[in-house]
Amino acid sequence: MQNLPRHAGTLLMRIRENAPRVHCLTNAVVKELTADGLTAIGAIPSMTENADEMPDFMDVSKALLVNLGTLDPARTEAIKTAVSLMAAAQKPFIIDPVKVEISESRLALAHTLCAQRPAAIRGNAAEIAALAPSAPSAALVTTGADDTIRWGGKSITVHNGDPLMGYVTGTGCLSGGVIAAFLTVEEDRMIAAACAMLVMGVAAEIARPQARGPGTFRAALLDALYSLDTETLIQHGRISQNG
Ligand SMILES: Nc1ncnc2c1ncn2[C@@H]1O[C@H](COP(=O)(O)OP(=O)(O)O)[C@@H](O)[C@H]1O
Ligand SMILES: Cc1ncsc1CCOP(=O)(O)O
Ligand SMILES: [Mg+2]
Repeated sequence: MQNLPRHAGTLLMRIRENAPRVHCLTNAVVKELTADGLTAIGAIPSMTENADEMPDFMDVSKALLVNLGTLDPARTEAIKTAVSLMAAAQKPFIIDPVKVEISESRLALAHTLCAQRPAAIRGNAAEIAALAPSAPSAALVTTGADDTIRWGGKSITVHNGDPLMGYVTGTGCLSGGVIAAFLTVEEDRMIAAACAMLVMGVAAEIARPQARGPGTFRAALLDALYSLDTETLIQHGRISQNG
């Protein structure tokens, strides 16, 4: 795409206008940051993990985030129900396969979920490597110092971000939620994921000068997500593309 930062700004405005509901089945450590970050960009998060409530909540959700950290039997049940409902309704869901390279049961669940065709998978290099072969149609988002989105033989790398993100638990997990929100306003899953990562990375750079360390950075990141605009994305965005 010619002008990805400008497009990211347009999509961010669309999220603020539409206020899409994004359901998050995520790990216990990052629930608050994920809900706060989604709210800051203008989406409406819901977080219940009661499998019985999934039909009602999936009905009103435009996208679903599934994060496999701190997995327990109740959330596993909710995840299976929610993913089946979203797949049947042809609504997007994203998987964050936290530590699947360590846990055999998580890997098995992730493989089952991949068969239902997630729009995207977000993880670090080891997590993505473990799942890439079983999700051929998903946009693969590998985060780290740079974030690379791969899909259909093409790739986009977002160079924005700040090392302080690595000192706040859940910035990677939040990026999965932000991708889910962008999937509600952009049909091209690769562009949606790249714009979401650009928003996260530029927000981190705007937050950095306001922060004295991880604690104040966390608050400043939420402030930056809330106030980010197209001009700032154009000014700060650094991306490269292949294919
Ligand atoms: N050194 C860095 N420089 C810039 N951004 C970083 C750096 N390390 C991590 N990030 C960003 O922090 C977020 C968390 O990424 P990462 O640490 O890869 O996730 P996880 O917590 O799942 O392992 C990502 O959005 C990534 O872009
Ligand atoms: C996101 C995150 N970062 C450190 S622990 C944690 C939650 C993941 O939980 P688990 O250790 O069960 O994978
Ligand atoms: Mg980065």
